[in-house]
Amino acid sequence: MINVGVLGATGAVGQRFVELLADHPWFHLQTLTASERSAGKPYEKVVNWRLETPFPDEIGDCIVSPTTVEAVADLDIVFSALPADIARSLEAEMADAGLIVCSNASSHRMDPTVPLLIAEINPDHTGLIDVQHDRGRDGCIVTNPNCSTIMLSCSLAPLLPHGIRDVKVATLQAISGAGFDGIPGMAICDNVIPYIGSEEEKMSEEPRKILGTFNGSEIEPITFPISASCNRVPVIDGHMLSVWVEAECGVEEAKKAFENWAAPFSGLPTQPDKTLHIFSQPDRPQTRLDRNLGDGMTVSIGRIREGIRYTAMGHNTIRGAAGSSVLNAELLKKKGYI
Ligand SMILES: NC(=O)C1=CN([C@@H]2O[C@H](COP(=O)(O)OP(=O)(O)OC[C@H]3O[C@@H](n4cnc5c(N)ncnc54)[C@H](OP(=O)(O)O)[C@@H]3O)[C@@H](O)[C@H]2O)C=CC1
Ligand SMILES: N[C@@H](CC(=O)OP(=O)(O)O)C(=O)O
Repeated sequence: MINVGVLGATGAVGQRFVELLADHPWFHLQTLTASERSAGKPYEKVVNWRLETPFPDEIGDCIVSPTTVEAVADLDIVFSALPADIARSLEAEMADAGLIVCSNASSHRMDPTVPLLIAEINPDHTGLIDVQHDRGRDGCIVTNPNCSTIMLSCSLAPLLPHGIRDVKVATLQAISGAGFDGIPGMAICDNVIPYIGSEEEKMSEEPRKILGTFNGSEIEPITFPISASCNRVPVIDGHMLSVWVEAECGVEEAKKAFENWAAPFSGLPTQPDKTLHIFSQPDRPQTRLDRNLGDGMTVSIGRIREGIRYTAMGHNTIRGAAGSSVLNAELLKKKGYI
């Protein structure tokens, strides 16, 4: 077994990590960390478990550690669900100390030596880990993209060979995306908030790297423009996107491209049978009905029509965060980095 820990284990993403790792076939969940407020106490006493799956009792009496390099020094992998400002220096120190850091925080995403990885979309970008090693780092940092960016990039991948010229996207994002203390009920009930700080910038920039080409030493980014408009809506989980793509193909060719696309590998424990599920019904995907497809790891696509226009939707704390990060770690194991 590979010994792993979760940094920020009490939060919205941290709890998803605990859920996914409590009974993982390859990874043994050994250490949970959080802030000084929680450190030194049993996990079950400090976590406000908000997931629908039952609390994993076997981890309940694990004493929460402070989030320090020393607390995780004996692990192989740490999964980070830390706030970005805390993650920046801590994740770098942990990677320098020899750990594999699979992070959800935005701090290192655009570092040219750090893979911005979606396992099924750009698995060859793991080659950047060798670049980190060549520069003297014993471990490595591998980051997840922003949650809305993951849904967008998965949906654009099948259209890439068809000459994408321009992308516009409008999002309807769940409350859980802002973390447990992110948005008060009084602000979001019966409301839509047409602003999510820095989200539109991340959606424009991150796909350039994800969908770019690894040339052996760096990523050559894609060049088409992506314009995003992001909204917070009163659903608990699931980010929906309306996407407009200008490409060199017509709508029928686009439909075939979506339907025929398949992940470049199969069989990893957290990998869904289908990375993309294509709906033909005119009123799908729907957030509540479809966010748990593939145990929350499938990105649903529907309403593919002239324009080219389509709807994409996925679970923001599973495919958009913890689940993708665990799958990334499984890919690293498959590729021999662990
Ligand atoms: N929610 C989502 O859908 C997504 C989130 N992300 C990213 O994942 C990260 C976590 O987000 P989320 O789970 O939503 O956030 P939450 O606010 O729900 O959780 C934050 C976690 O970090 C811990 N923490 C807070 N301050 C410190 C500190 N000073 N030192 C150590 N630990 C600390 C908290 O511990 P304590 O309980 O003790 O305060 C808690 O465990 C963020 O970087 C976010 O941007 C990425 C993609 C999607
Ligand atoms: N901002 C996203 C979630 C998130 O935390 O993204 P990032 O890790 O890029 O800051 C949302 O609110 O839905």
